[in-house]
Amino acid sequence: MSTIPAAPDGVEPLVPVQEHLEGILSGIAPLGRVEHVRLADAAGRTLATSVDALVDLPSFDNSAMDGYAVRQADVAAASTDHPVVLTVVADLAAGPAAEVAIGPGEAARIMTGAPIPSGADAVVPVERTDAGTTRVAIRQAPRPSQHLRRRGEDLHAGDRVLTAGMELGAGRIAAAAAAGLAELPVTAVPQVAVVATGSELVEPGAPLGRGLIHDSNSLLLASLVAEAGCAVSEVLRLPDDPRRLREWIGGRAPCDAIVFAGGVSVGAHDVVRHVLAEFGTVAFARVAMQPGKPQAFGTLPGGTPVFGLPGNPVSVAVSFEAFVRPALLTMLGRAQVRRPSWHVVAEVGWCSPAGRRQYMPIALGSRDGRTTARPATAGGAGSHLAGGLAAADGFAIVPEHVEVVAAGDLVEVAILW
Ligand SMILES: Nc1nc2c(c(=O)[nH]1)N[C@H]1C(S)=C(S)[C@@H](COP(=O)(O)OP(=O)(O)OC[C@H]3O[C@@H](n4cnc5c(N)ncnc54)[C@H](O)[C@@H]3O)O[C@H]1N2
Ligand code: MOO
Repeated sequence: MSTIPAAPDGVEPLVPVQEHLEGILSGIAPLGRVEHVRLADAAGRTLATSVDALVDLPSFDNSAMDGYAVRQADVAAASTDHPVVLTVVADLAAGPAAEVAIGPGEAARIMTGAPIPSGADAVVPVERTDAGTTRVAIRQAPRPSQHLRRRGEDLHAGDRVLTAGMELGAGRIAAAAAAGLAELPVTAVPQVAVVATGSELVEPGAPLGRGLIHDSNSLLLASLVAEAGCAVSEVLRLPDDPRRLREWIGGRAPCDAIVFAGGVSVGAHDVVRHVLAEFGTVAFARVAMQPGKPQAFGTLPGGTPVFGLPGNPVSVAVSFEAFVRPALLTMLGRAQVRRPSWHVVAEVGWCSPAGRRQYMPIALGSRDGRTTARPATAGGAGSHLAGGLAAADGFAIVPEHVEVVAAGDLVEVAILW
């Protein structure tokens, strides 16, 4: 991470978001441990090494329709007015099946997924027949190979099914099962400790005395860590007391990363800043973004990466998205650490600070068949508006050089929730 030189007036210059992220990622390595899990336990995990199909898919020629397997040449002249009548010599359902063959003038009744009998080269759907069981009238001439699903047309044994670094979702796990795999090599799950700091914090649901607030950041961060495919090793609330913070750091349980929320700004009681600074291995930056300007990142003795995020709840959500999530996905070994974004139409206009990348919580909508975005709260980008997160589907990301988003402009949005 680049160290931030003091500006002449004593205030450090702003670091571009990308530079701050690159500094973090240069200090983060994949955990590298590999586990093997059964497919049923693979959801949400990250594939450690690429895997190939063990069988052809489909593994045998089979029917795509309920109907009759026929020899196409036998019924090439069939029509509604001049049906061709064939003898039904077999009744084939999907499932274990003996070898069956049909000869000239013969058909087999066949269900979807059943193996095609040898000699057959097309399937006529039952709707195009009289549905006979001993003899069948075929009322439509099939195209050659009509409704046949050929062995290996989806995948051949040895073809790559999944590539290293993929997040394993429903479709990928299903593809692995279809390709003959029973388990997958996955990366170890990073264990992440979450620490919310602030003497004003009380348990959600606890009575509020003057000056006290319900701690929402712990839950926000714990949920975000889990959504990023990591495990929460510990969730803690600490008061603005340097001694308590030092004690926790000194005696903490082992983990792969620590995320602090609060106490990183310039206030007299911003203890995270003061205590982390004592190690000399944590850098403090003012990042060119709104919200999320004050940021801390570095390592604790032993090498554990530590993030200090600004305490305002929207700042926590934005900072996690911009910096912590990419770092955790790197630890997980993900090939893709950047969330996909889309451009949608701004439903209303709003302002953005000059020279800072704005992350505006937005609610999606639709107008004239197009997806739209508008600020999720009346207070706009206010970083303290935790209640507004409930209305947010994600963030609009407004570039540093843009100061006004006008209604009708296309804005980049990342959908998070
Ligand atoms: N003189 C300056 N003051 C501030 C600056 C600055 O540049 N100069 N930056 C402002 C910005 S921007 C931010 S963001 C905050 C960040 O401050 P901290 O990281 O030290 O955060 P706190 O002061 O601890 O808390 C900020 C705010 O968030 C509330 N909070 C904290 N923790 C939680 C929690 N777990 N759940 C819900 N809400 C929480 C806290 O009560 C404060 O209202 O500094 C500005 N000040
Ligand atoms: O930078 Mo603070 O995170 O604007 O609210």
